[in-house]
Amino acid sequence: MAPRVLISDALSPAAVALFKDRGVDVEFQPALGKDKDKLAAMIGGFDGLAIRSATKVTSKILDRATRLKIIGRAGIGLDNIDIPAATAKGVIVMNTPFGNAITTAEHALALMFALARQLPAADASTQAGKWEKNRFMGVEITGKTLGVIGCGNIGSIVAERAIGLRMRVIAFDPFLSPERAMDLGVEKVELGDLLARSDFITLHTPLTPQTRNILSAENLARTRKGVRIVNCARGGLIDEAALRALLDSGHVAGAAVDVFVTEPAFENPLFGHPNVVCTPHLGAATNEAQENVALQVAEQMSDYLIRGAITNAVNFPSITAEEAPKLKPFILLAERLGSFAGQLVDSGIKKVSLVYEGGAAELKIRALTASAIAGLLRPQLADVNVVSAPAVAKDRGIVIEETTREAESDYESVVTLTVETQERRRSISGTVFHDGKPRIIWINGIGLDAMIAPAMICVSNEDKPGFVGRFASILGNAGVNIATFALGRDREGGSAIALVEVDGVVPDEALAQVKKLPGVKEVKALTF
Ligand SMILES: NC(=O)C1=CN([C@@H]2O[C@H](COP(=O)(O)OP(=O)(O)OC[C@H]3O[C@@H](n4cnc5c(N)ncnc54)[C@H](O)[C@@H]3O)[C@@H](O)[C@H]2O)C=CC1
Ligand SMILES: O=C(O)CCC(=O)C(=O)O
Repeated sequence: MAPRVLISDALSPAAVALFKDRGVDVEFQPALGKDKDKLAAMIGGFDGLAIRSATKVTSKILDRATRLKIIGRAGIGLDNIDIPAATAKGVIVMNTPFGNAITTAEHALALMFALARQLPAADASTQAGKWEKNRFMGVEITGKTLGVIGCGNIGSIVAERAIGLRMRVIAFDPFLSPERAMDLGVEKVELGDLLARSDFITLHTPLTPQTRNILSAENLARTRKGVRIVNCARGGLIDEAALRALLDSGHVAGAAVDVFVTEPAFENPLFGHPNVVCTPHLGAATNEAQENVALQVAEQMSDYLIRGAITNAVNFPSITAEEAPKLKPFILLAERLGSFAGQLVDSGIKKVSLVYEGGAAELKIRALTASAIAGLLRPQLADVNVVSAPAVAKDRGIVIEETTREAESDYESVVTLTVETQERRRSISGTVFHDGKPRIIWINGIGLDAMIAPAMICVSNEDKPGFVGRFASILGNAGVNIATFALGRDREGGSAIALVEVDGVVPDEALAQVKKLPGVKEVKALTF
């Protein structure tokens, strides 16, 4: 059955055509995001949800999203999605980080010009027949200092354009490297320096606990008199009441705002001030940007739903369409190793180590580790999947360690998973042969060669004569057919492992009898 995607915001219709072209069933309801009850009632029927900013993907919506696998944001900011809740539910969240960056940077610059020359007020006055030449005395931007807070995709486009306009650009961004600042031609400064020196300030950070109210009353008071401020990023970055007070006092000469603490903004403390220019979250609103982000999100979501490729996900590593088929058998191997170990452990897991050797070390190991952890936790937590597993493990205090190294054995690729509980440590290694099927090659250091089958029994015992015959007759008497039998031991008379593929379910009573056989240390029925 074709995957089904719901578009609940006003995406460009280009997305609908692309989804259809890729073989995805699509339902286009551009106003649905504003009706959370209707969205909650519908979401259960879809594998994918494509949105802009009007749809709020809350944990309540996610609770109803029983088959949802992916949320695609046609745009950049993800603050309308409860990402931890989506991750906990195993839903991939992706955005389109570049599609609207130029357009948004252009809007920030347009707002800067609008402030410098009071364009909206001058337009209104002129069209009202007033011809107020003396009222609208502006400022030149050439030679002025522009302070960029957040110099990522959009901030750096603004910076480059502003340098082209002969402005001096200074930037505050803790993650901006000195080399990148040099390449851009901006001076990297601390926030206090930026506030004190800027004639214009423009904000381009996401809204995070660190950036919320970055222009607080206190920080606004540190700006130079006559500063003009542009916010085309997110409303919560500025204390709106404090900004209004400084506009009223004349300390701030102007503010241009595209984004507000509460949106849609039908009222706001900034409204009505003569030196304030507002737009209704139009930063990304050009035909070009909307076409870009709609096509990009539809492409990314279809790629995932049809081919398993992951791009621009914020809660899972990227996997290209070329990597996906190579990764697939190793994802299965990692999941099976995790599941194998998860069915053996019977107390709290403290630590999980994954060692990737040879060819496996060249793959996307974060994706493999996530699969292994999902397999490991699933015997205890049925709902866990590759997206949610690392977060679930972290919540439970499980330490996860990953190591990559060159091949140390005859196998081209080996994945080894070691699980530590309070009581003991178990390790299991596997590989993938050319047939693409996962195999187990070592258990606790004991070599064997076993395919992973739907029903198996794993026995660890002392290597003593007579075990195999007695074991086989218990299964025979219980009516259980043995399909394959793999044996391994560390040394003659030492520790041995039997990994047996059986047809059908092994009765508990038969397992109990095996456990009582002389020299048997542990016996477990496993299902995959
Ligand atoms: N008005 C609109 O329609 C649009 C608004 N946006 C907003 O613009 C924001 C920025 O977008 P991009 O440039 O693409 O994101 P980005 O992730 O490329 O850049 C954000 C920058 O902020 C920096 N940053 C993070 N924490 C910081 C802090 N505490 N102090 C200073 N800098 C910090 C980061 O290091 C990064 O360089 C988005 O998060 C979104 O909220 C994006 C598109 C359209
Ligand atoms: O979709 C929109 O119009 C808003 C864009 C935006 O804010 C973003 O991409 O972060």
